[in-house]
Order: sequence, then C-alpha cells, then structure tokens
Amino acid sequence: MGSETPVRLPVIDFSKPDLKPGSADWDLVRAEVRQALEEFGCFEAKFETVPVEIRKGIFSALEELFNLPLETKLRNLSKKPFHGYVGQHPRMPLYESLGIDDANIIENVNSLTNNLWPHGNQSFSKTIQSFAEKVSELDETIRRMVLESFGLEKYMDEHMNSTNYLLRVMKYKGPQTSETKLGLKAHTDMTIVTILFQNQVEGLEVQTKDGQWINVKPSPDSFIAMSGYSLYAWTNGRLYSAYHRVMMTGNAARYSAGLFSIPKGGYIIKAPEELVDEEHPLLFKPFDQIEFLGFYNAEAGQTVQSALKTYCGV
Ligand SMILES: O=C(O)CCC(=O)C(=O)O
Ligand SMILES: [Fe+2]
Repeated sequence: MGSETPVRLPVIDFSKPDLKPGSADWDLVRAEVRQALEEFGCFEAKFETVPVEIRKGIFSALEELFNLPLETKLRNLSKKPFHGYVGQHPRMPLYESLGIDDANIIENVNSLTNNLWPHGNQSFSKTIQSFAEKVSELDETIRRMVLESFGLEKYMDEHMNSTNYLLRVMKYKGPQTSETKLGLKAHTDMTIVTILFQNQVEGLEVQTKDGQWINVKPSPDSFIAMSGYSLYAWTNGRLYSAYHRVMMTGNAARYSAGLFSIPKGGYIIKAPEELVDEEHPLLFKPFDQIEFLGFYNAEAGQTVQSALKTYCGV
C-alpha cells in the first residue's frame, strides 16, 4: 500500500481582523490553540500583524550580526546559559546564537548594539526591538487563550506579569553536503511559550507524542509556537511540551529568531488548584525556575524532564 501521509502541525490563523477577546473568532481560535497544545505542544501560527519590512529586515539584521568577527560576538558572553553568545561548540559546529534579554525594550537592544558596533547601528536596534515587540503580542494572545480555555481568568494578571522575554537569534551554517547533520540537539524549552520565525531554509523538527519527527515547513508569513516545559509544569501536565531539534542539509545558512517567555527569578511556579484533582494529581511541588536551572545545569547529561522530576516531582 502507499506510504502514510506525513503528520503535519496544525495551522492556526491569528490574522483575522476581529480577533478580540469575546468575539466568535476568538473563541474558535482559542479552541484550536488548546487542542494543538494538548496534542502536539506546537502549531504553525499565521500572524500577519508583523509588518513585512520587519519580517524581511530581521534576516538582514541577523546576517549582519553573524558576519561580525568572532572576537566581536564573543564580547557578549553571559553567565546565564543561552543568554549571551553561544557558538563554536564541537558537538554543534553549525550552530551560533545570541540572546538578548527583554529585547522588546529599546534600551536593552541599544546596549548590545553599542557593544557590537561602537559607532552604533540604529537600524539593527530598531528592527530587533520592533520584531520582539510585535511577536510578544502573539505570545500574550496565546497565553490569554490558554488561561481562558481552562477557566483560569482570575490568574491572568499574575501570570502575564510573571515572565520576561528573551529573544534568541540563531544561525545554522549549511553543512555543505547532502547528508543530514545536527544543527541543534533535541530538547524541550524551559519556557512558558516559545515563538520561532525562520528564513526559508528548513531544518526544524518536532517530535510527536508517539515518537515521530515532523519536518516543520512553515509558510513565509508563519511563526511556530510551542508550549514550553514551564507551562507544562504550571498547567499540571495538561499541555504537552514537545522535543524539537534542528537538522541541516545542503549549502544554505538557516537563520531563525525565537521569542521565549520565561518565568522571572523569584516567581514560584505553582499549578493552580483548579488543575489538580484525582484524575490529574499534582506533578511538581512549587518551584523557582531560576533556582531549578542552577540545579539542572550542574547535573550534566540530564533532560529537563528528568531533572525537574528529581528536583521537585511529587
Ligand atoms: O532554530 C530553531 O528553529 C529552533 C531553536 C530552538 O529550538 C531553541 O532555541 O530553543
Ligand atoms: Fe527550543
């Protein structure tokens, strides 16, 4: 018989003009978001609110950034894992990235820009900041829909104020071969929500619950949204958090940008009592994510899943 149809991620349209809380479109999209995050922990989001000059501009900005000499990029090392420059790793030789904390705030981007380009680079700062600000609207919409879908409106303000944004921009060199090579190893994100945007070079793969890898092929105006493991913990396991990785082939470089909403240090992740019952016993005792990450990073070789269970599993 013919081969099975490959599994595809759900595609959800956030570009509807009337997508306001309370509208009929909002309720429909909210149900799609909930279902996609339960089943796949991931979906493709059509979100045309990001103007075309920012969508195009972001990739020129990334090219300009990663073309800088290595010693310039290395000026942005950070003590926090994956917050500053990361690259030149022997096991991930194709991968380079740079993290920018709270990139939706122009002063933060300017301090990075001035470090990279001592004479300034206004257009780089503006493109990065506008991108982060626009994409953060999608993050907020998704989180609002998730909380509403569980009837958890009373936690909305606390939840929305509990996170910071990290923008991480990435370059994966083409491996210059038709063999598939590792770009970024399989992992789950320790985030509330992750939103990815990529140029037209494919490579992202997302694993389904039954272990199949889906090749993600977003259309040029789409973003990929994922529920992270912090949201898995906060929702007491109601939403899935998918393993994903980047596999590269061919000559072209892949550029991507990820906006990560991350619980602030000092904020205690505690599943709301409404999501704990006999059918869904509590998975994790309340924890501070920054303290957990200290534990996780000291335990070489563990996955987030097993480390969090050891750290505060019930
Ligand atoms: O480059 C991508 O599309 C994926 C990046 C990623 O998974 C991450 O930075 O956590
Ligand atoms: Fe990731």
